[in-house]
Amino acid sequence: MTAHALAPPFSETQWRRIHTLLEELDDQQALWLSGYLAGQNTDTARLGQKPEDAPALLIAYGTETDNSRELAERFSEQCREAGVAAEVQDLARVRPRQLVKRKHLVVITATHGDGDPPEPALPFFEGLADDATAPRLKGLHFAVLALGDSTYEHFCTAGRQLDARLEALGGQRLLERQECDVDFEAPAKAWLARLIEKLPKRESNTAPAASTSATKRGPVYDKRRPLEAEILVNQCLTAPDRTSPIHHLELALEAPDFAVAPGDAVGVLADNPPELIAAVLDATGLSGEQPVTVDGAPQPLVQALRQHRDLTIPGGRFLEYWAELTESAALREAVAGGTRTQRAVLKQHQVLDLLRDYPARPDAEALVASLRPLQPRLYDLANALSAFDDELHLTVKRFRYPFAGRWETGVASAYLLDLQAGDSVRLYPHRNARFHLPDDPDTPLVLIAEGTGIAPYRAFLQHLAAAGRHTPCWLVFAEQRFEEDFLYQLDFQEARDNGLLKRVDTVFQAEQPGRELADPLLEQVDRLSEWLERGAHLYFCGDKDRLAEAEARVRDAFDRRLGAGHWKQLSKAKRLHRNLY
Ligand SMILES: Cc1cc2nc3c(=O)[nH]c(=O)nc-3n(C[C@H](O)[C@H](O)[C@H](O)COP(=O)(O)O)c2cc1C
Repeated sequence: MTAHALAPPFSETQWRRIHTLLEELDDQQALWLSGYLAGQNTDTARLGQKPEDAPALLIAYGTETDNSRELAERFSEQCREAGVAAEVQDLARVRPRQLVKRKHLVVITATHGDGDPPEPALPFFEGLADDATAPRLKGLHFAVLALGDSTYEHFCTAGRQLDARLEALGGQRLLERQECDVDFEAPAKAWLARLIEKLPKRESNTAPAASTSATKRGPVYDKRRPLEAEILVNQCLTAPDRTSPIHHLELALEAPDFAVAPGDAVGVLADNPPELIAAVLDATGLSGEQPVTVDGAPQPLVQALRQHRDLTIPGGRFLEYWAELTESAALREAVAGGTRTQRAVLKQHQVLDLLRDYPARPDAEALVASLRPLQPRLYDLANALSAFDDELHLTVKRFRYPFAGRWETGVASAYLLDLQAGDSVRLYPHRNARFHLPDDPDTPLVLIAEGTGIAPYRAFLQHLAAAGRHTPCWLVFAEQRFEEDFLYQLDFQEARDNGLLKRVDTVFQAEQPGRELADPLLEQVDRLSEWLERGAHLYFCGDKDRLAEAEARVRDAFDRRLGAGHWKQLSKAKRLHRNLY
């Protein structure tokens, strides 16, 4: 296969590497790669496009779990049909200064963390917030669609902040901001339909330009069109009597167009547990056979409860519905009191608690309409398709959380852990663009993980070994006990034997009380500095709080040694990669 003769927008080294790779690929691999790039990267369609050709409307999205991206892409398609020239971009790739050239901007952004912007979009938000660098946006007409979840205290904060900031910088609002809860489809659709009327159409005698969103074709699999994959293996990796055991799952992959790279994840569409569905039917006196409709699709109530509705977190709409139906003074008071009092009730009650504490006989359709949609859950892939192209491997820990004085189990982890060989699971690929391997195969990697955070590193090492790379890697891993909890120990031993893993440092906290994940790195600051001087990239994966703490300790030690601001420089140079949950 040869590359065609467009003037390439790459450095000579990059272009040479691309050539080398293309020559290595067989037809199937080349086809896969072209589909992958087309499906994933909106910027690829604009290769060779000069800035002055940029269409008037920029539809920019900030996302972690793809809802905003999907809305942005569907909106771009609508714009094309309506004769509005539009381009879609991930905010992760937009620099605030680029907005100066734009006349029209539509931002669709989620809020994540604890009221934070989506992690990939953070540099954009920070750049815009900084008075020293933010551009004046006098000529810009903008509108913001904010996605969020009203059970979080900081509802839609990222969208709100962005909306206010664009105005403060001189932009003019095309339409009032729309805030959407987890059932965002209908309000988003209505708002976008109003917005499109306010956007400039092309002259009627000019030919409708093709949409510049390269994702027009759309990914082959997504949360609306998941792949059904069969479970081949479901094996406990830790002591089975641990409160939160960790399993290794292998799934059959019979879809060559399932586009995932090392560092990517899959979104799993889990079913609610049968006993919870039975308890909901029992408490409401409804029959699972009763017909209902979900997003226009008719189905029996039991299917809607199993696959489509969140039976754990009630949400404001359900609370309102239940207060009306039961005529309960306490619930009505909570609803009337606004978000704060509602949140106080939701902190103490899951759906089943409300059904039992305030019994009533609901209408099946109304019940389904009031419950929140069941959200997919992301799991990092633990294998590289370049090493095993017909399997997907997942590392799943039983998730338990305290709730109103008792312990609850996470729906998706319980579902996955209970699956048997021969069962099937619905899933779709999820790209973690900021958690991929660096382009240069010689770049050293420091891989820091706690628990299941080790999964993507297994994928990295498999990929590097399959590609015959000699990338120096250093693994730092924390778990409970050496004998039982050294996840994938044999794989990492193999990577040690084949020379990829230069160092392995472990912390087994049940056996080394007080020792933390960051300690091996702090004890080897010289070595770490040396790796960083050689251009190492650092990866952090696992529990958000523990990894954030580990990073803070390493950052402080590093800045103390080299001077304040060095860690920030690493981040700016995109040498810090975080995958926290
Ligand atoms: C880990 C996590 C944290 C979240 N934090 C917030 C939050 O603080 N405020 C909020 O309004 N929504 C929050 N959300 C909800 C998301 O904004 C919402 O699910 C949105 O539809 C996701 O859009 P995306 O798929 O484009 O990322 C959070 C979701 C997740 C998974």
